[in-house]
Amino acid sequence: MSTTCLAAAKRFIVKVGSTLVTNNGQGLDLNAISEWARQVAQLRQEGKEVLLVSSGAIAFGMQRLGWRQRPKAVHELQACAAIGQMGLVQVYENAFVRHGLATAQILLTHEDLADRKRYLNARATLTALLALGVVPIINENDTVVTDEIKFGDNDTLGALVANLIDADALIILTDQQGLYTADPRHDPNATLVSEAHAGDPALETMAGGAGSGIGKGGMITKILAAKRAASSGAHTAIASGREKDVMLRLARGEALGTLLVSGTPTLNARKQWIADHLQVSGRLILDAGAVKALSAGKSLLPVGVVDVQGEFERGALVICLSPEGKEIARGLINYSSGDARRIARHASADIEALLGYEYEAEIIHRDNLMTR
Ligand SMILES: Nc1ncnc2c1ncn2[C@@H]1O[C@H](COP(=O)(O)OP(=O)(O)O)[C@@H](O)[C@H]1O
Ligand SMILES: N[C@@H](CCC(=O)OP(=O)(O)O)C(=O)O
Repeated sequence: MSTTCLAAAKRFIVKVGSTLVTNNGQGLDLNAISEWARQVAQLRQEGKEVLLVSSGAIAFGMQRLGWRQRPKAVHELQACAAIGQMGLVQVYENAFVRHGLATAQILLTHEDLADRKRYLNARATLTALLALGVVPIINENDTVVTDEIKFGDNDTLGALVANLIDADALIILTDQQGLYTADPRHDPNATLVSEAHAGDPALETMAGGAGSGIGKGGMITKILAAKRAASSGAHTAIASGREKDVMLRLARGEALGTLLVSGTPTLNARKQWIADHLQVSGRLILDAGAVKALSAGKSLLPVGVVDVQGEFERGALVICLSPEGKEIARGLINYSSGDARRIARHASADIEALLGYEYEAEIIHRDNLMTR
């Protein structure tokens, strides 16, 4: 299994931890960053898409300020991150420009990805950047968050981005060869786990708590990130960022480090997110023909909607019910409740005449529909 599942991947999230980026806190590791840029450029030439999630802002900020110890006060950590982020993105931009690639800075919080509009905006921006051939360099927006900065959680951010843009693989590069049966810093008998199922609870007991001291997440956040990435069908590899050609070799399907295979069937990330995050705002009662169309994986057209219940805006989550009142699906509706009432039972060709405008022919597009 291991040799094929990453070889088939087209869209990769590569997360690099602080320990690596700053060469154990000694300052930004320019050689390592230029090596990764070379590999990303090569992957792009092979037709693969790569987004980088890079830590290192705090560690680099500390260095710029001449601080030897990671500060405890959150506002000092935030100041450090803001200072360090400048140098971090500068180095990435310089490294990628040598390969004729542009980079884009994306700063996100976990909350951004839990908010419907911001989620869709982040998704649209990242998708547009990929289409433009740009390499997004993503980090947490440390200025406005406090929880993540305390826990150092770019592993989770990597997984959330994998969910966000339906990535096929999450590659977590760190200072170890992969996941060991116990923390190799403390247990000399620990052995490398080469492959496991993401989400296997046994993995969580292998991960020691704190990380290297420079990074904060340690192995547990990587294991939990793999579980989260797997929920949208992405496989995760945890490997050493110092290994020669690590990204290229993983992308060719070489068994390197630890592969955590996603067992869940690929579930469109947006659908996953719809199921997890949104409050239901209204109900649509469908006719039998529409129920059949939805069961066959088609979009919902206004002609199949016989009644619209509740008050909601365009983009709201609504439940679709059969004539007998059974939930068939839920999804993000393209029209507000008022507009939906006006176009219900009508052919899509009439939408513009009825409303004076048309967003889409479908009242709910199949990409935004989750059938039960
Ligand atoms: N079972 C394990 N296998 C490998 N590393 C582990 C394990 N448990 C804890 N660790 C620790 O996790 C560290 C990597 O996490 P961290 O320092 O946060 O790195 P990064 O900055 O790359 O996120 C390793 O250096 C190691 O000490
Ligand atoms: N946003 C933070 C990342 C936090 C962190 O330490 O993450 P990691 O090294 O991946 O465990 C930074 O850039 O310093």
